[in-house]
Amino acid sequence: DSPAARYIPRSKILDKTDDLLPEYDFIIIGGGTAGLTVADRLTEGLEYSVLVLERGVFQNSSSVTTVAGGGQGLFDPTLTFNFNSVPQAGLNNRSIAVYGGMILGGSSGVNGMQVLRGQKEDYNRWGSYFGPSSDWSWEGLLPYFKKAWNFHPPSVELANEFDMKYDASYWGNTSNVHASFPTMFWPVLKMQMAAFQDIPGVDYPPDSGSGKAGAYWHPASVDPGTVLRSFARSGHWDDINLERPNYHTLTEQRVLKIAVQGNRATSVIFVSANATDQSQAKSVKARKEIIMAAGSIHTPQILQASGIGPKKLLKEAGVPLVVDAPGVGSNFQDQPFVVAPTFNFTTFPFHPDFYDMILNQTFIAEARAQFKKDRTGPLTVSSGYCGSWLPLQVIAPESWEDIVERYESQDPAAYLPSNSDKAVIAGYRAQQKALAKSMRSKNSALYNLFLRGGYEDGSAVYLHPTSRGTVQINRSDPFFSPPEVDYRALSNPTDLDVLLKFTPFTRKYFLETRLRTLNPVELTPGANVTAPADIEAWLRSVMIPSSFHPVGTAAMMPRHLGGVVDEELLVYGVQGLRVVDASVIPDLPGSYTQQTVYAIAEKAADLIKRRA
Ligand SMILES: Cc1cc2nc3c(=O)[nH]c(=O)nc-3n(C[C@H](O)[C@H](O)[C@H](O)COP(=O)(O)OP(=O)(O)OC[C@H]3O[C@@H](n4cnc5c(N)ncnc54)[C@H](O)[C@@H]3O)c2cc1C
Repeated sequence: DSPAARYIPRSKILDKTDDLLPEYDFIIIGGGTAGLTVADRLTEGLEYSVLVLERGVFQNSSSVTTVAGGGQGLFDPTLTFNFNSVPQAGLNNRSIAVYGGMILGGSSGVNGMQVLRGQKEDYNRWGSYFGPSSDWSWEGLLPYFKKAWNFHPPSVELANEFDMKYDASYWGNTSNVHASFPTMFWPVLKMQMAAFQDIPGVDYPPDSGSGKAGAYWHPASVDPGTVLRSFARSGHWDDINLERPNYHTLTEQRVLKIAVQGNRATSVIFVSANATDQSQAKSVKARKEIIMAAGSIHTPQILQASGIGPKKLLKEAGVPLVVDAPGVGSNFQDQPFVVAPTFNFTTFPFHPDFYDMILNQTFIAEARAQFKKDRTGPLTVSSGYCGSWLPLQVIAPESWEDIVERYESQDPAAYLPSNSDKAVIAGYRAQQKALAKSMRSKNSALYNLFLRGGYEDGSAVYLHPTSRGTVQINRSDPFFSPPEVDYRALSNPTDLDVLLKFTPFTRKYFLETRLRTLNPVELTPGANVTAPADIEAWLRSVMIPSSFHPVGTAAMMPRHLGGVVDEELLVYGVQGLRVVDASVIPDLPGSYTQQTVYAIAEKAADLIKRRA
């Protein structure tokens, strides 16, 4: 029943909007991590016609593909969006850069390439919001983690040299998105990883994908054959598109809104990416479904601009109401970083190290020559491969119970925005209960120290913040202005309770383990900063409330809990509209987000096909 599949011209990217068909079975808004994964799976059988509309460009430059150092596209404004958050009251009124990928491939094309999975409890917690029979669980997602990634173990020599544990049974080997290891590591990492043994309660799980907290090595999203970034475009779009006449991609187009007729999402309205008004707006129809995959910052913007969002906000912005969906743009979370001290090892016999790749011109020249010769050596190393992901019990052995009790006894409305809808408050109450349980667990990581392998080190990330922010359309310009992003950083006092423990714990790791033989000297905030009030003042002046892992703005939760999508990721109150991207994640996993987003997209593709 899809005649389009027979006569779509064989083209990779449509050059002009005139080449569009009037209708497609599925239209995917955003050709990013999730969007391209779903598009690949929906087009592989050739029975459905699919259009991907992407705001960014198609680009295959070295800033996208280069592995060395990880994430070189980070500084390339042609590949990313970048605007300021609203000033953060909890952070001395600093505005924070809101930042993400805006190219074909989305954030997977600019990210730091670290491939990490959350703990079992994270995924079970998501299902718990729907009840015990939900298949959103560790067991339910494991097949999709396997489907999403093609795992290449480290070489035997590297694994032996660095005492790396891994277990390939947690991984798959069919995906075109690759997870692999470099051909060398910085030598100091062996001692840094072993030093966690000197801290009571730190486990070394069998694999980074085993769903357990602890200290471990993990792969990066790199194709070991080419030693280039492996991402949604290379894995789910390059090459395949030529063979699939049912698959159209249109880049450099900004989607403004979705048109809803009756209660069915029928078409997508878009303009050229450089347009500043709607005079040239075009429309394309979806026969079966529209799939939102514009990421956690822009999916809520497009939904709200389409009239699907909080009633009061839409009224203030002059957008006609289609569905009162108070959860759209609420429940916004990201993982704060710059939250613990950094150190300099003043005795450092381990060369080469991470900083040789930045400071030592002779070493850099040799590394380049080696890479040119056989694609091995330091240039195969991306941003990070190891560290610890630790529970509150390990971070705060004396006080974790008090912290959790204080959190649990909070009035759930007390630290949400003052005008929060009762469903959003009820949803937070459910999260508060579930998160408190995870905070008590030895297998749920709140603290992450990722190791770079240099004479200076100490990059901590707070994995489960309890504060909740908002993403809202600009009331005077819903379509063309960036949305108003408010992290509401440190608005919930539990975050400070937890973060105040990060500093003493990080000091313990550097100063009271075998690492002390390297004579570490604290760089920031400085050894004299010890009183909680001083640590707090330091955190407020330096903390960044984002590690570029935004989630939660179109949460998968029951509707009475402020959810925006159901367990099939279908938007409540509208037919034919789904969200498949990081915005559906109800609360953050105890890891970074890309691996989870790919798994969600793989699962979503099956859910969509089952209904189509
Ligand atoms: C700099 C950076 C570093 C990161 N490092 C890591 C890491 O090392 N490890 C890890 O696990 N995770 C990392 N992440 C996070 C991870 O990459 C993301 O969680 C994940 O890629 C998000 O996928 P997504 O599909 O939700 O959104 P995206 O992949 O961002 O896709 C959204 C797409 O929608 C497009 N779009 C937006 N608005 C519109 C519109 N109006 N019309 C049309 N298209 C639109 C965007 O251009 C984009 O291509 C990082 C992210 C960034 C930005």
